[in-house]
Amino acid sequence: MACFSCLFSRKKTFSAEQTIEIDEEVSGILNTKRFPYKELKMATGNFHHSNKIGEGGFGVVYKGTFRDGTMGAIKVLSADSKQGVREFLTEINMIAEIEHENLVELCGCCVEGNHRILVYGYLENNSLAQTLLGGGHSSMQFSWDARRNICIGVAKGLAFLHEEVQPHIIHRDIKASNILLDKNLNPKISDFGLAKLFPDNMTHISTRVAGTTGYLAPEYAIRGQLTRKADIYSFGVLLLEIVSGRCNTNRRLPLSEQYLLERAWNKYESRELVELVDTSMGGEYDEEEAQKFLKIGLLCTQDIPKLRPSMSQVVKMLMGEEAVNDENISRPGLLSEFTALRGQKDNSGMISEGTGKGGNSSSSSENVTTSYATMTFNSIFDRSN
Ligand SMILES: Nc1ncnc2c1ncn2[C@@H]1O[C@H](COP(=O)(O)OP(=O)(O)OP(=O)(O)O)[C@@H](O)[C@H]1O
Repeated sequence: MACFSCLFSRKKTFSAEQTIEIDEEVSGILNTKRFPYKELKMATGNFHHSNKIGEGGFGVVYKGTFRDGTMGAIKVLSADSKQGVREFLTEINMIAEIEHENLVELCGCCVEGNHRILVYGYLENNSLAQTLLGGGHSSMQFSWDARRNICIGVAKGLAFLHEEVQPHIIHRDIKASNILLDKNLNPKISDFGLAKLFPDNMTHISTRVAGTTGYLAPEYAIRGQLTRKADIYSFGVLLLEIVSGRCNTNRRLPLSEQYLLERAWNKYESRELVELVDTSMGGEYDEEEAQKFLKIGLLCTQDIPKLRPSMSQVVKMLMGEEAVNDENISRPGLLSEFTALRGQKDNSGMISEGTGKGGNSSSSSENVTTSYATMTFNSIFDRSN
């Protein structure tokens, strides 16, 4: 993998001569469609605010309509992502090769001068965060069948990234706003592979991760251990959200109900899990299956990473092809419990935890580790005050 700290220092504007050079470089490397900047400008009405459909950690997203009538989601990457052309294209090539029905399709990109823009297939029904969890702002209704389909689809997409793509991809940011829905409510995971377009030590990413703490596996947030099991934890939280129809954290609820995972664990222990199922379905759901999905969510969020199932196992359990061992679910990892350790934070902003101090520890079975999540520590706990 390229040395990002070197690459990201290469921010500059390009002369006409350099642009021609870049053009040649681009056509030599790129295996996906290349959009001229002019075309994207036209498709979005000069990036008009009325076409803005969202803004995330990577930049602003516009809806674009091309001359042939097709639509695209046009993601203008923020200044932080302006790495060198060759490196950028290497990553884009990798993302472009990944195709799966439950992953958002990358249609192409634009690399001209300082512009770094990605063009994705447009998804009509927005994200799960805005629809299912939108707090009543959306009029969309999600039946049990639709929810089952969404859970299984997301699980298949993630299993594909984890187990079939070589080298394996850890998404790092599985959450409701990264699950987009097409016109038939089929789910597609977005933003996979994008974390690699940004350097690991950038505050941008820290802020972004800190903003989604409810999905963060404790070992990732506290010790920076990023393995596939961290994604599986996030998926577990998402699963609970889909079945219960509520966000993982809701501070408007009474204290005992604010944290979904904590509540799910308590309900599991008192054998009242069914109380968590979204009442907006009016009782029209398969009670046994809904409880099974909640239990799978709890299996995925167990505190000890190695106890969490793999994503392919999760797919099988959701589809009823593998039994769910629901008698042996252990306690979930709850980030809130680490606040007790707050006083033991060292100068690097990390928790001292015996010999596990430092952000670069790696797991023996999973070989991907990063340190940036450790830097979210301050933000996480400052926010939780
Ligand atoms: N392919 C797409 N089709 C339709 N809408 C999209 C598409 N991609 C993104 N959007 C919209 O743009 C919004 C912002 O997307 P983006 O992935 O940049 O940020 P996010 O997921 O909200 O936050 P973060 O970057 O922190 O993950 C999404 O919530 C969605 O509403």
